[in-house]
Amino acid sequence: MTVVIGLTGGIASGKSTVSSMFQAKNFPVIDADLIAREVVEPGERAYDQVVEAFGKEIIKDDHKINRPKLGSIIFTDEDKRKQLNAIVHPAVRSRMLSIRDDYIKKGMPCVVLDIPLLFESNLTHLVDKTLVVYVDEDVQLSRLMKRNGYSEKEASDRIKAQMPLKEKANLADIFIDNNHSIEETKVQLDQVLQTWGIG
Ligand SMILES: CC(C)(COP(=O)(O)OP(=O)(O)OC[C@H]1O[C@@H](n2cnc3c(N)ncnc32)[C@H](O)[C@@H]1O)[C@@H](O)C(=O)NCCC(=O)NCCS
Ligand SMILES: Nc1ncnc2c1ncn2[C@@H]1O[C@H](COP(=O)(O)OP(=O)(O)OP(=O)(O)O)[C@@H](O)[C@H]1O
Repeated sequence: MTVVIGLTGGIASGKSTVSSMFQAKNFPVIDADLIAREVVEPGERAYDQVVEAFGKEIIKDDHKINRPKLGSIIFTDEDKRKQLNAIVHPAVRSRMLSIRDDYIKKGMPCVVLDIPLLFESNLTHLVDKTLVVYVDEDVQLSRLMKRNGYSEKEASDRIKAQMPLKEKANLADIFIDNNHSIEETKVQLDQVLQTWGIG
């Protein structure tokens, strides 16, 4: 029986850091952000729909989507963000489910769906357990600014586009406190997997 874990958190809260710990244990991780990049590559149906909705100004000379430009549009305008989500999310969901089901057919003990918007998009029915990677907002803001080189406003706009992390931690089956060292986070993950009887 495969246990499907929904891994989520906030932007820069440490999901990729924790998902690499799952991969180090040979548990496959299906990354929604990565798939969201794939489905808007030139030639994909969602690419055509995004270009139709947002116009040629969001396309680079190589015909790929200008991600920072589209980000600057949708992270400051909720209606435009909803318009983009309505195009991209169904394509992401269907590709994630097909990959998930392949792993289940192979009898994997555990598969992880890394979905930043797990709660915002009401996707908890796709998983058996939910795990949130939690950090305090000031830690989240500083790590995001440091990692991406965003201004405080750019980082804050992106954090505000998601459900507050405290709310997600309350909704989750379990949360990991990632405010401290990566080693401490790893110890917590080992404890979570032991609690769930996995690995
Ligand atoms: C607007 C886009 C092109 C900006 O690309 P860029 O490379 O600059 O940012 P990236 O994709 O790495 O996202 C940055 C962070 O914002 C989060 N995020 C992305 N889209 C959204 C959204 N619609 N709502 C809330 N958070 C989002 C991501 O989870 C990530 O934590 C891109 O974020 C996008 O296509 N978003 C729509 C698809 C989506 O919702 N993806 C999130 C999970 S499925
Ligand atoms: N415990 C930690 N201590 C210090 N830095 C950390 C810790 N965990 C993560 N980081 C750093 O914080 C940044 C965000 O972490 P990570 O990329 O794992 O978050 P994420 O949730 O996957 O982000 P996104 O949603 O944007 O993909 C990275 O630069 C990462 O190296």
